Amino acid sequence: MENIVINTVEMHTGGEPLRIIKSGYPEIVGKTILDKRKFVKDNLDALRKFLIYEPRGHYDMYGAVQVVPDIANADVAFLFMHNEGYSTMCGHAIVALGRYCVDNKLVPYKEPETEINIQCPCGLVKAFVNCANGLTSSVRFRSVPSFTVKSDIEVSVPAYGTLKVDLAYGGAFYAFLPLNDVGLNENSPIEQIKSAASAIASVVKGQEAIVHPESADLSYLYGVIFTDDMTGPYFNLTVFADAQVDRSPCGSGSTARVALLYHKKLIGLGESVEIKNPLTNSSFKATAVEETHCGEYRAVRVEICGNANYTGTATFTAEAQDGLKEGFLIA
Ligand SMILES: O=C([O-])C1=[NH+]CCC1
Repeated sequence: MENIVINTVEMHTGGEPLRIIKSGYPEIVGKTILDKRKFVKDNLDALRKFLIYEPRGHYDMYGAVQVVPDIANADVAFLFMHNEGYSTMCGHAIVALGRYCVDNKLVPYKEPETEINIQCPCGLVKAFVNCANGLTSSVRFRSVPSFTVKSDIEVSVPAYGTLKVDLAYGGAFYAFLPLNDVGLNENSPIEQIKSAASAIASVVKGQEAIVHPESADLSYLYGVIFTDDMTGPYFNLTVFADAQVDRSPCGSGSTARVALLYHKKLIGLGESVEIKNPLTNSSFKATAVEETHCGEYRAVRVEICGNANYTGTATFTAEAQDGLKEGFLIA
């Protein structure tokens, strides 16, 4: 660890951080991006902790590292990391990476929009970066086919009673339910919101088979999204990984939310909704674009549009005598 020098570019999307590794990471090998995701998990996880954990990061830090794409029509590829491991999709990261890739000339700059095909563990995501006068601004992306697995699933959660959740996929699987169904609201202490999410996630994981038609590596519940009363104004309060709280409306969660709204006929093709995060008031515009399929699921292609900003750059190192050089987390 002590010979590590990692340079990063720091951004945020709607308040959710993204630590983009610009240089200093060892080579990440693997035939496919899911193999690469397994490689970093098995061989380089100390570096995830070094960057995500304190004192360099914090409990809710999020990161991305570039890898070589393994599909022909991808311009770039990224792995995503958080306080528990490596995710399959991250929409807030795509919004930030869209600007990062254009600004760092990973793709040719083109006005009024630069298109970037970004390979993620869940598949290919097509991003469009708003470009004018040599500058980048908002980013919209079209995610992988998204679908509702099941709605109105009855779960019995200790301390919260019998609840109903909806299960949907937007590059990652989420369980959705109104925040006030657990007797909380957006002003409740965040620890109470996190505790409720963890209790619900534990029951859903034990009760429901989470299976993606394409890969076992995608088949797991990534988080719980607390919502408005489902009729709008729409908000997502996402608790994911190890009780990490998304400060943005959650791009993959908003994608899954639109799949759910489409399934419930609360939104039609071509229609958009604004989805906010009630803690930061940041928002994404989410649009149901076209119907598609994923395995046996009727799916929808969703477009998310948002804004990311740079917050700085960093060079992270460790000294041999530092007893905490590998990082730590205080929850
Ligand atoms: O935007 C996104 O999809 C996410 N942000 C953090 C967890 C997933």
